[in-house]
Amino acid sequence: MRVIGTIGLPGSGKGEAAEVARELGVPVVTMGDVIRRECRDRGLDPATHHGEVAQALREEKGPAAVAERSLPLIREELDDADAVLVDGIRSDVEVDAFEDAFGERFSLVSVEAPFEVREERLAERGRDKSEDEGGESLEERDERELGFGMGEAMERADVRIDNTGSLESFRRTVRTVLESGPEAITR
Ligand SMILES: Nc1ncnc2c1ncn2[C@@H]1O[C@H](COP(=O)(O)OP(=O)(O)OP(=O)(O)O)[C@@H](O)[C@H]1O
Repeated sequence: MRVIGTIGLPGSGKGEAAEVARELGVPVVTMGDVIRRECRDRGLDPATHHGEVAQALREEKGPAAVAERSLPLIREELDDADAVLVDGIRSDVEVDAFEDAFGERFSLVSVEAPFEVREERLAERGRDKSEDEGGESLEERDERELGFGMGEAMERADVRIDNTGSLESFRRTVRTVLESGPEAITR
């Protein structure tokens, strides 16, 4: 049994990694699912209250609140699956929560690509899906994420995947990590 967490700045490729997991039948638990569940528990619509509830949760229950609430969802998946991918880790406090819960069975994979590459891919994704990035620039998003402690968390990764090459080679590397464990690729 293993729990693989992904971490990375916006546009680095976490969504693609989650997609590869789903294709392999590896369940994906996203921090977004936790927040959506919390919105419903509070009788609020996730579509309009997502950001506010995420912030309220952290303020009320501490910085690891979202990670802690994802634990039962992960354990539920582990009843039927050998591996689970956790998408959306944001801080070193959250990494602590997963390490406390799963010990050696948890590993952290950092997905990395330079700013310009991420900027170009996000612009492309926006065009494809007519998606609005909320009016926030990539610099601002990076700063916000790093403000949560993402830089410190990324430094603790067991493995780094450099996503500057082709999408196919990135997907291949992710498949290897999911099928054989992060130790299967060199650091
Ligand atoms: N190696 C690659 N080559 C080309 N396109 C890529 C590559 N990796 C990812 N992409 C594309 O770049 C865009 C951003 O990737 P993705 O959505 O996986 O990032 P993310 O880390 O989930 O970002 P966010 O945190 O903003 O959701 C997507 O459209 C994805 O298909």
